[in-house]
Amino acid sequence: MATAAVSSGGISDQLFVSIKLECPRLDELGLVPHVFGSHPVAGSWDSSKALPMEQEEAAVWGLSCVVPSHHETLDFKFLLKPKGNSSQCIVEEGPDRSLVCGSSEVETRNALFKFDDELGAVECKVFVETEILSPFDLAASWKAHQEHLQPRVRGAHDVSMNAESESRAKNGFASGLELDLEKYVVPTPNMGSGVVYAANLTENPRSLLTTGISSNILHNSIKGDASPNLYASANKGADGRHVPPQEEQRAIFVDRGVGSPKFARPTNETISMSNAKFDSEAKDMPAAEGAVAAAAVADQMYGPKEDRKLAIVLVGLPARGKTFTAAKLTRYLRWLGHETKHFNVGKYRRLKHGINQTADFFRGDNKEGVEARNEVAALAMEDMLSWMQEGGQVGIFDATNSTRSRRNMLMKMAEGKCKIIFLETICNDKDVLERNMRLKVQQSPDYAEQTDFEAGVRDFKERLAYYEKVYEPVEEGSYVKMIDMVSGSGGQLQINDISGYLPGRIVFFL
Ligand SMILES: Nc1ncnc2c1ncn2[C@@H]1O[C@H](COP(=O)(O)OP(=O)(O)O)[C@@H](O)[C@H]1O
Ligand SMILES: O=P(O)(O)OC[C@H]1O[C@@](CO)(OP(=O)(O)O)[C@@H](O)[C@@H]1O
Repeated sequence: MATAAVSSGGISDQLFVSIKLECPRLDELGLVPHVFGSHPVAGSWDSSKALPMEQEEAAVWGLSCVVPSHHETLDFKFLLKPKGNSSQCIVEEGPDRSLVCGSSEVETRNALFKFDDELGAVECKVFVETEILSPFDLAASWKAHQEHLQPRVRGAHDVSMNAESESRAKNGFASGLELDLEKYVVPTPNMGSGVVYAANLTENPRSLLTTGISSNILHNSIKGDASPNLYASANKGADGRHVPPQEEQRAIFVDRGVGSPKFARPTNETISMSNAKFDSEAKDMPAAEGAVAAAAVADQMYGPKEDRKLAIVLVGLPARGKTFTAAKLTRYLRWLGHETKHFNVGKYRRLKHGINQTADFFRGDNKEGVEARNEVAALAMEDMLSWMQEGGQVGIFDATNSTRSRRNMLMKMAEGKCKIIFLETICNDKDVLERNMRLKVQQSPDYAEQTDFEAGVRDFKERLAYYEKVYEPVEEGSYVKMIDMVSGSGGQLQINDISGYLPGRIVFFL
């Protein structure tokens, strides 16, 4: 168990806390671990506001957070919720865990969850890493990671800036907190290694999945539930410690390795709303909340409320880098602080229709195939819109969406619910395409059971040819076209009817 004094010095240091839970059974049981606790960011002991941990590996779940050095004692507990059902949960047994101010000591005893049926109990290993960081550690960490060095702050490594802006920021940070978001580099998703297929990391189709565990092992944990171990009382502190009101404290939550910050938004207006800079006069702002602090500014979306929900709808033939781009954009937007999710229609299709569809399934004149594909696309869109209604901000909708009629369907579904921007990826470079196609056959679950690699490539090329026959480039609505961006010949971006703060950032990023 690590212990360190949290000293502030001139610039307020922060405590980076990375919590991991390891248990192979959670995934089997369809359970997602969450953290909830006394801090408002952790839901003020309201289990419905618990923070979901992110699945990092099959059996490992993580959540990272950055708390200012002057944070008060933070008590917390783990709880389990079934996937897609946030109203039920099982809270871990035993006393609260505490993150005490002035110390980075955190309880690492195993987390024990008891069910009241034949499943008995589930025990998870708990790992906690803490590290005191300066405002720049977060930023420098990713840079080190990117250069294949050990990141200084493990788990906070997807924030980076180039050397020029780093030194600029170092000089100006203490007084001005001026970080140039344009200089941040977001890592590319882990693809190409053959280990991770980005589509597999996208949202699980909630409309197609059952929880996988019997409902009687789960409990309703809404306030007032009689079950003693399910709900830690609202104004808690088994030890009587004070639970701070919502406004009292700030913390920055960072989603595991991706570093996506979730902000407990400051209530005072220390952040300039009109540009991506912090008010250098702000006395109230903790001296620095890490490099991610600048992202708080980026979290401001202008315009009418309905415009605050944004759907980025990918368009493009297979093997044009849609999933890759979607994954990268997801990371970027999360890092900026926007609740972002990536919905991959291929994942829905595979779940509903299996992984062994041949090229024939994708023929434009295969009525059943087209209907089946439209059906799963509609399901994914519904899931995305429901998630937005629950508070999600930016949904990235990843499919070929290669015909106008499909896109019309999506636009209709989105009417009055969110704004749509089409993001079309076009690639005409034969060499790039050949490489991409082979990579797809290597990585896509669609070919996982195909033992003859070349036969897989032939099937994929056939699929592609069917798509080409019916493909209609985007000419409607708001769109961004990325043309030959990886061909080495420069590439270009075409933009139509894009306005607003966040769309602007997205275009910049692309
Ligand atoms: N803008 C792009 N144009 C062409 N290929 C790209 C682009 N971006 C990434 N790629 C490459 O395309 C490969 C296939 O990408 P993927 O995202 O699975 O395609 P899609 O989702 O369009 O079927 C990736 O391995 C990546 O290296
Ligand atoms: O229904 P459309 O829009 O074709 O898009 C979804 C399809 O895109 C595909 C096209 O090959 O992409 P993915 O690479 O994401 O798996 C299929 O898996 C998926 O069924």
